[in-house]
Amino acid sequence: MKITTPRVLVVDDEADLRELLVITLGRMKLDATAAASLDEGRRLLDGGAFDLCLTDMNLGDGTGLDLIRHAAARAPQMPVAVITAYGNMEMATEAMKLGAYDFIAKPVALDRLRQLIEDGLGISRTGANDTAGGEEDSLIGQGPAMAALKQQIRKLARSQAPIYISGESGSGKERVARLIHGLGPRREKPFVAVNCGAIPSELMESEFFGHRKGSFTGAVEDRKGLFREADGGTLFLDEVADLPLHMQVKLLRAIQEKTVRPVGESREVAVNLRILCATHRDLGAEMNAGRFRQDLYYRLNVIEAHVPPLRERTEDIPALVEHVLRRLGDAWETPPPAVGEAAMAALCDYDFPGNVRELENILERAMTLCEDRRIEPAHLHLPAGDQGARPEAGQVPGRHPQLPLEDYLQEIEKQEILRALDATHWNRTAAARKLGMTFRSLRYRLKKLELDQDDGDDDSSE
Ligand SMILES: Nc1ncnc2c1ncn2[C@@H]1O[C@H](COP(=O)(O)OP(=O)(O)OP(=O)(O)O)[C@@H](O)[C@H]1O
Repeated sequence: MKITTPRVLVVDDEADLRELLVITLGRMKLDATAAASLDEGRRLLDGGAFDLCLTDMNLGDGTGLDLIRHAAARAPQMPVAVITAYGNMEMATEAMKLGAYDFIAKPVALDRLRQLIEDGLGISRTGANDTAGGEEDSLIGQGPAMAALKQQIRKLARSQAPIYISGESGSGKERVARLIHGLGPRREKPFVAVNCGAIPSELMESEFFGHRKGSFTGAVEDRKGLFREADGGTLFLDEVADLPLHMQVKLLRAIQEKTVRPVGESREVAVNLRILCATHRDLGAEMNAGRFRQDLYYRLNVIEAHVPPLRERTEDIPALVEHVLRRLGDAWETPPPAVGEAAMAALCDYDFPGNVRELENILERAMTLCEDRRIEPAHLHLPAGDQGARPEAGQVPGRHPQLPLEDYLQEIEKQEILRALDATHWNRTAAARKLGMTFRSLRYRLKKLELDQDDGDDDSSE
């Protein structure tokens, strides 16, 4: 088999830097071609197929941004990285918005440069088999909103830029993050998701950056921490707005320096990962209110991908219903039930404040309640009367005549508890407060309803 040497185009009007880049590429056994101006860079791009392009931002007769635009039109599959003046985040951000996969700041550190080149060639290689094995099917929805989102995801997957995924609770933000990872060059490496709201503040540093055995009471063995677990891959920071301010500073530092220092350790450890983040809150508003650091906001929010709420893409509901029922059928080892026309119409009319997660809950319950493997409107327990309206607090859906009162009451209890847990991101203390009950009482009910997730040592004697 003939292995061709990857071709890299270097565009820089500074002779010294150009030479450094060419030498580095040569040492990496790559075939480097250099251009000293935007015009020459454009001409070379038009004339030959390159696997990668590194361009300076200042090119004398234009900017690196002009070259990225040109490359996007002529060689859309070719990854481009930019070299920026130190501290010029604005330019770097602009370049990534236009499609550059990453940037490096001057003075150019050789380790970082090599990493940048390797990442770019990785993108080039994975780009060659663009159909990426059915991964995209994991995001159900063919309507215009989802089609546009999927197209954006395909582009974003190639880049290394941090992405802020916005959208309501349960709309599919984590699924989108997984797809961005799964379609990108890091897909063979770990995808690590963390719910920032679920980690106690005092444990956060060690959870993120790891610790050394004995560095604090309770540190009985070394711990790698999430950053190092995700090394080479993607770290997904869910509910990033819940990070306390002191942790935001440390996170910013880790992202900027691409290093972490485990608790109790004196040396820094290099990490190479892509950061994706999400929150159901308005991150801009959190920043304006002083709860989210501005510098971290701009660092994470280079590009935004918005997941629309389910009520704005009702055309996707039938496909989602089919997908969820098939999945439940597989899990329960029974054929999935059919959905009657009226039930489907009721679902398409409902506004789903809890989005796809709520649809899953509704269908799971309906599948338990339905008879002869057919789901009818009564099994859905949607708010009676105005199907399009959001259920008012305290409004109870009617009991299906065949459902025993005990089961009905238990179902209401379960839904109310799940709603409170969803709203508080499974913070049980906050959920108990919301429900007007003690923590112990909530714990007891969770156990009774088999909703407890991790309470091995639970004391249910209430
Ligand atoms: N387009 C979709 N296709 C298939 N399943 C989906 C889709 N969107 C969401 N889901 C499913 O809905 C549930 C909620 O999705 P996910 O956890 O990604 O939402 P989220 O926006 O991250 O929620 P939260 O804000 O609460 O963290 C998951 O079980 C997920 O698999």
